[in-house]
Formats: sequence, C-alpha cells, structure tokens
Amino acid sequence: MGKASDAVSGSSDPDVEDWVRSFRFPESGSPELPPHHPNCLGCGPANPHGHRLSVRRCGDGVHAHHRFDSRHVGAPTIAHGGAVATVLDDLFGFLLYTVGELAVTRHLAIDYLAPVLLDTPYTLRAHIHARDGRKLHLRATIENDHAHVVTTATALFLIVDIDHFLTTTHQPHHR
Ligand SMILES: CCCCCCCC/C=C\CCCCCCCC(=O)SCCNC(=O)CCNC(=O)[C@H](O)C(C)(C)COP(=O)(O)OP(=O)(O)OC[C@H]1O[C@@H](n2cnc3c(N)ncnc32)[C@H](O)[C@@H]1OP(=O)(O)O
Repeated sequence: MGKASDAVSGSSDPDVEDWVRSFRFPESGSPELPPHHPNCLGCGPANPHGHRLSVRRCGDGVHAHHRFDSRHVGAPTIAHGGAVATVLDDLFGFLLYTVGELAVTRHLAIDYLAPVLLDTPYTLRAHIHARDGRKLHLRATIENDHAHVVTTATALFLIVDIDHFLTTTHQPHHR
C-alpha cells in the first residue's frame, strides 16, 4: 500500500499534516474505495452537508449509485447544477486511487442533458480517457434507471506532489 506521506516536508497546520500522514492508497484488488477524508463535501461521512458518495472500482474506472435529496435542490424537484458538479468532481477524485497519484481538478466541463431529479436513483461512472504526463483526461456519465444518460462530464486533473496540500501560498496561474 503506497503511503502518500513519504514525501511530506512539513506544515504549520496539524490537521492537514494528520490527514497527509494518515492517507493511504488502497490495495489495487480492493473494490471499495475510501473517502478522500472524513469531511470531504463529496464523500466524507462526517460532513452533514455532504453527499456521502460511496464509490467502487469497476473495471479500469469507478462507479457509484447516488440519490440527490432536498438539501441539493435547485429548481423544485430538480438537483442544483452545482450539486451535480460537486458529485462529479468528487467521483473523478476517486480515479486517483486507480492511478495511485495525487491530483487536483484543473478543468471541469459538464453537459446537463436532462434534469437530475431529487430522490431518484442514478448510476455514475468515470474513467481515465487518456494520460499525458501529469495530465489526466477524465470522462464521466450519470445514467438514470432507464439507462438514459442525463449528464456527461469531462475533466482535466493535474498530478501534484504532496506539498500542494501543505502549501498555503499558491499563486493563481493565467492561461
Ligand atoms: C494531502 C495528502 C493526501 C491526500 C490525498 C487525498 C486523496 C486524493 C488526492 C487529492 C484530493 C482529491 C479530492 C477530490 C476532490 C475532487 C477534486 C477537487 O475538487 S480538487 C480541488 C479543486 N482544484 C484545485 O484547487 C486546483 C487549483 N489549481 C492549482 O492548484 C493549479 O492550477 C494546478 C496545480 C492544478 C496546476 O498548476 P500548474 O502550474 O502546475 O500547471 P498549469 O501550468 O496551470 O497547467 C499544466 C498543464 O495543463 C495544461 N492545461 C491547463 N488547463 C488546461 C485546459 N483547460 N485544457 C487543456 N490543457 C490545460 C497547461 O497548458 C499545462 O500544459 P503543459 O504542461 O504546458 O503541456
């Protein structure tokens, strides 16, 4: 099991350091994937505002079953687009376990093809479309129970080293 803290260079925030030191990549055979951390908005079991996304490996990718609820309402009965984006971004974050690298979202694009309804079961899938050095090109779908794809997403994640999470003085980059 890889240990992400091997390269830790130190931090002034003990909570972040604890998180870094406790983080493990799961064994490659294990289908269940652990939350990124207990308070993660997408998957953390301890976050009362979170989605508590539960994600498994599926072939080369990952998949999840999810229902949005009244906390995520946009228009009445329909999930807020930002809530859908949160879940997709987090789902992409689970692909990092399959690559065994730390990475963060650089670009996220979503096509909302049909409303995502509250209190309705959906299946989410994501996979790595291509890797180009530290660039991970990712793709995902949300499908309803009738096998209709209601949302598609693409993302560019960039592999970072552990210092990314320990540094508090990031400067923005302009393209
Ligand atoms: C800590 C311990 C361990 C814990 C581990 C936990 C688990 C796993 C790990 C991680 C947590 C995951 C949790 C999942 C949650 C979901 C994921 C999120 O929400 S992440 C949060 C939101 N994202 C950010 O906060 C990033 C903010 N941005 C940055 O910090 C920087 O911009 C960064 C590091 C992403 C990139 O900065 P640069 O300076 O290194 O790179 P540049 O120059 O901007 O781009 C690199 C290359 O990408 C291309 N590029 C950039 N944008 C592009 C675009 N839109 N399309 C195509 N190419 C693009 C560029 O042209 C460049 O290419 P050329 O190297 O020159 O070939």
